[in-house]
This record gives sequence, C-alpha cells and structure tokens, in this order.
Amino acid sequence: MHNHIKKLYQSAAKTERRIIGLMSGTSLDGLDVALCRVSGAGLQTKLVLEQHTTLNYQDDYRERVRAVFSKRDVDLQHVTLLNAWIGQQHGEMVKQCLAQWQLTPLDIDLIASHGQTIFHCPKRQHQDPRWGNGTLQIGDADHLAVTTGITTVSDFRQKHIAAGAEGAPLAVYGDYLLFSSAAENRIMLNIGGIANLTWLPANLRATEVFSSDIGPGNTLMDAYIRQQQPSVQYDEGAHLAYQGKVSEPLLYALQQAPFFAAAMPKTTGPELFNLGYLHQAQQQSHTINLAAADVMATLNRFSADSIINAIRHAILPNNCVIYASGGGIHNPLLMQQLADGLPGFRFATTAALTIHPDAKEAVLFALLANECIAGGEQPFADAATGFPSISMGKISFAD
Ligand SMILES: Nc1ncnc2c1ncn2[C@@H]1O[C@H](COP(=O)(O)OP(=O)(O)OP(=O)(O)O)[C@@H](O)[C@H]1O
Ligand SMILES: CC(=O)N[C@H]1[C@@H]2OC[C@@H](O2)[C@@H](O)[C@@H]1O[C@H](C)C(=O)O
Repeated sequence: MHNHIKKLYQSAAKTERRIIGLMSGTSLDGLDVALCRVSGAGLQTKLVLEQHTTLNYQDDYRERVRAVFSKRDVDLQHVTLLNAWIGQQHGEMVKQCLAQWQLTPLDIDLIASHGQTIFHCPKRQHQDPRWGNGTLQIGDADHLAVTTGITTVSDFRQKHIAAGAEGAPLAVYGDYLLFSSAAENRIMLNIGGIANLTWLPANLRATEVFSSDIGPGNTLMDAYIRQQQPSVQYDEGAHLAYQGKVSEPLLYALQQAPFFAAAMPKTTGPELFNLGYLHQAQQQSHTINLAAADVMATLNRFSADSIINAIRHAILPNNCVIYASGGGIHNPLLMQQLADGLPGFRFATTAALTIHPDAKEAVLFALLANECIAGGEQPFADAATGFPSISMGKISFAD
C-alpha cells in the first residue's frame, strides 16, 4: 500500500480530524480559511471551528480571475495558467495561516478546497439542448497539496452534476448535519454573491429538507458600484443605496427573469445576474438615466425582495429562525429590509450556532471532505428532491 493511502486510511479511522476548509466565492473578496476540528461523520458529526480568517485578494489576483470570470469567450491559455496559479496561491495562503496559527502541515489531516468558480451553467440557464448541466471550479488541488504538503480534497461539484443535479447548492449537505435542531425550524440563509437557503424542519424529517439558490445576493450591487467607482469593491454600509430612492419600474423589470418562477432547487450565478442584465432591465423600464444612488437603492431592494419572496413562497413562519451568513449580513439596509419584509421570522446569524458567519461556507466544505473520507450515505438524499446521496470531492496527495 502506498504510504499516502495508509495515512489517509489512518485519518479516516481517527476519532478526530483537523480539516482546513477553503472557500473562494463569486464576490472575489478573498479566500475564507476555516480550521476545523471534526469528529464522527454523518449525523454523528461534531465540529469545532478552531480558527478562521479571510485573506483578502490583491488587485492582481482579482484582475487575473476577472479576465475570465463568468465570461463565455476567454483566452484558453489564460484559463490553463490560472488553474495552476490559483492552486499555488491558495497553497501559499494556507501556509501563511499555519504560520500565524503556529501549526505545521503535520497537524492537519486534510485541506478541503472549493476552488474558484469561473463559470456555472445549469441547463435552465444555457438552454442548449445538446448539453446538460455544467460548472467549472479551478485552482488545481495537486498544486495545493504539493505547495502545502497536505492531502487535499477538491472539486466537489462535479459528482453532484454527474449524479443528475446542478452542482449547487452543496450547503444543504453540511447544513443538515451541523445545524438541524428539534427545538426550532431553521432557515440557513447565506448572502454571498448569490443568495441561497436551506430549510431545516424541526421535525428533522430528512425528506422535507430543501435547499436552493434564490437570486442575487451582492453580485449586482458589487458589479454596479465597481462600474461607477472602479477602485471600490462594494457599497460599504449601503452608503450609496441609502442616498437613493427605489425605482419601481426598474425593480419590476429586474424581477422578470424566468429563474424566479422556476421551482426549487435551482441554481444561478453572475452569468445571469450581471451588468448586461441590469442594462436590459433599465432599457425595458426606460430608466437608463436613473441616478447612481437610485440604481443602487433599487438593486439593494431587488436582492432583499428576491430573498423575501423565496422565503415567503416556500416557508411558513412557524417557530422559525433565520440564521444568516455571508458578506450580505454586513449590509445594514439589506438586513433591515429583510426584517421588515419577513415579520414573524426571528433573525440571528450562524454565530449563535458557534460558526462565525464569514466562515460558514468554508466550514461546509470541511464537512464535505470529512464525509468524503469518513462518511457514508447522505441521510436526506433523494434524487427526486435534487440532492443525490453521493460522496463528493477528489483526493490529491502531496507526494
Ligand atoms: N460592510 C459591508 N457593507 C456592505 N456590504 C458588505 C460589507 N461587507 C461585505 N459586504 C458584501 O459581501 C460581499 C462578500 O460576501 P461573501 O464573502 O459572502 O461572498 P462570496 O463568498 O464571494 O459569495 P458566494 O458565496 O455567493 O460565492 C462583498 O462583496 C459585499 O457585497
Ligand atoms: C457554482 C457556485 O460556485 N455556486 C455557489 C455560489 O455562491 C452561492 C451560490 O452560488 C451557491 O450555489 C454556491 O455556493 C454554495 C457554497 C453552495 O454550493 O452551497
């Protein structure tokens, strides 16, 4: 038996594993790194978040990714080089964290790497009858493993597609294992570039769990402010949105994407919700000359309404707590609109469940890696609900 297989086998048999979860989302703000102590697997999983940080990307990183990000026509040489480069960069960032946390690679069983999504195209979006669902995450894990010396599990979404689903949201697998509670109905709401939710009923019935993307979280607001003020990454504190007034005609035009009428589970991305989409909506609603603050106020409301409508449509506010996470929770206007639009629901962040909201998605990938090496059947999985019972992730060894 090769030594790395022996080591992996020993990790899988341990009562407790240390796994570093890595998430680099669609906002391209930085790499979320979560150091997790995980014991057990499946419904017996216990996880302690020991450390977490977000290492902000430099402009150079963002520019290299944006050159291809959610674009249909790209330079293939650039994609090829970027794939290896991101793997190396993420590896260096992990090493930086280990030094800061006074740990060595020997202290870590696994890295769980989401990689960088550069294109997501479920069939509902591309609508080309020749193809099925597709998604592409880059940042090759062999580079991460060799750079860090740590076995790396990566590329979680392909198996989900191979098994008939859309490759996302994968949050449901970890949400169910970590956050289900008989004490209350829960909605795990993540507001990243794209917003998604997982419904966890207090009756714990696995067949009733569901999860879906629900629309733009921050992605349109981010893209718009960057277009107006190229040096700015996002509308901090909703500063610009607060100065504007919602345009009802523009809001109505933005809400017409067939995505909103489609049944859950469904997925989307900046391939749909982008500046072209906004421009088209402005043309349709004759609001091309709207002031920037009014556009931003409308985009903020659009994100809030997308979340409110999805929750109102799917879930009754019966003893239900919404546990929010993702960068959108730092947007006070967005959060106020959610509270106003969802009376009867209680609001908290995942911090109340011991997981820092900025680290939640990285934690979920650590859980998926744990399931990959030590888990089994996914308890709620059912092809009919869109959540196949599969292990996800590919294993890269350092030697
Ligand atoms: N102080 C703040 N004020 C307003 N918005 C904020 C603030 N802090 C973060 N955000 C928003 O959160 C975004 C980052 O969110 P997050 O890191 O959850 O996204 P992501 O993980 O890249 O997304 P996804 O999970 O959809 O891929 C920023 O781009 C910004 O829009
Ligand atoms: C293709 C892709 O990277 N999708 C992300 C993105 O960010 C949020 C939303 O869109 C979600 O579908 C997904 O990430 C989370 C972690 C998920 O799979 O649950």
